Amino acid sequence: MNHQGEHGTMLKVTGLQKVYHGGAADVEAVRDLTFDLAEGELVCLVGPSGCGKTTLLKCIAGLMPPTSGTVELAGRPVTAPPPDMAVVFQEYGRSLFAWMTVRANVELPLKEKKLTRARRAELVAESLEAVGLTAFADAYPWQLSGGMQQRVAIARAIAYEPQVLLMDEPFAAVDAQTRADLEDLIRTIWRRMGVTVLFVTHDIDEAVYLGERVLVLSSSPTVVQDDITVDLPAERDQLTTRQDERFTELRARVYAEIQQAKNGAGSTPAGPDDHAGDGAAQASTAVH
Ligand SMILES: Nc1ncnc2c1ncn2[C@@H]1O[C@H](COP(=O)(O)OP(=O)(O)OP(=O)(O)O)[C@@H](O)[C@H]1O
Repeated sequence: MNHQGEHGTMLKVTGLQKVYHGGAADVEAVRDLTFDLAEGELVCLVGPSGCGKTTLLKCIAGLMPPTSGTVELAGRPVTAPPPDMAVVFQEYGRSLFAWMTVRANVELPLKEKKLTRARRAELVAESLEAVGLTAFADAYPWQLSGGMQQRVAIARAIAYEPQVLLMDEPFAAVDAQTRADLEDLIRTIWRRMGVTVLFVTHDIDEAVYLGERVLVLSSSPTVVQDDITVDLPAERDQLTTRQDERFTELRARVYAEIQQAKNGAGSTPAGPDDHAGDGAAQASTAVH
């Protein structure tokens, strides 16, 4: 975390719009997104299905140019994949090379960096230790469970020592118990490394449990509908945090915002406390 933009801003998205051309009609996936992530923040992004979360992440990661607006990383405009950013995708099965050991998979991106072999080995060992996979360094991905494979993908991202870690629904394909373990792993790594994290999820509980802030996106064409500070203690655990009254309030508020977004109220951002305590949140907390 050597560089930072003005006022400690790590990631700055300004007026981002994305229109897809080429089909029968143009699709305005993202209309006007503006938000900042401070250095070292962990921010979750939720929104209705198809609201443009993946489109936004691709623009942030420099994989696709926005139609208008800008993305800045530590004060520098992003126009191509920045070397200081790592992305963890949902589909761990496709992101690891089956014919390479766990160690080789984690080491691969480090070969682009000018590091000594000894430093590379050190980073690989540290990150495998952080995700609890030291004993599996010489195994192949296909010998591991889905949750373990996703931990390899996380180890690969953190070994790279990124300034910003983007995660696109990384736990959507693992079982509930593994998911809870991986959520705790992300918070532990985040607190230990001080990395800036933008975590996309369709799961409202996960967003509130993990985040220091939750950004709620409207339906497409997308704007930021709400920006909610998660004022829960930094020490979180799956039992007590989820039973905390404040957790329930925040979850209800995010749920109500998403419902409003799905009902097409997206382009008129809601007031800050309009929906706290909405009992509808008890029904379901996944966004579909
Ligand atoms: N290459 C493309 N060409 C045309 N339209 C696209 C393209 N990619 C995405 N879209 C449209 O843009 C909108 C946003 O898609 P995107 O995949 O970014 O949403 P999402 O929030 O990630 O979806 P989900 O929650 O289902 O994963 C959708 O209406 C989608 O159909």
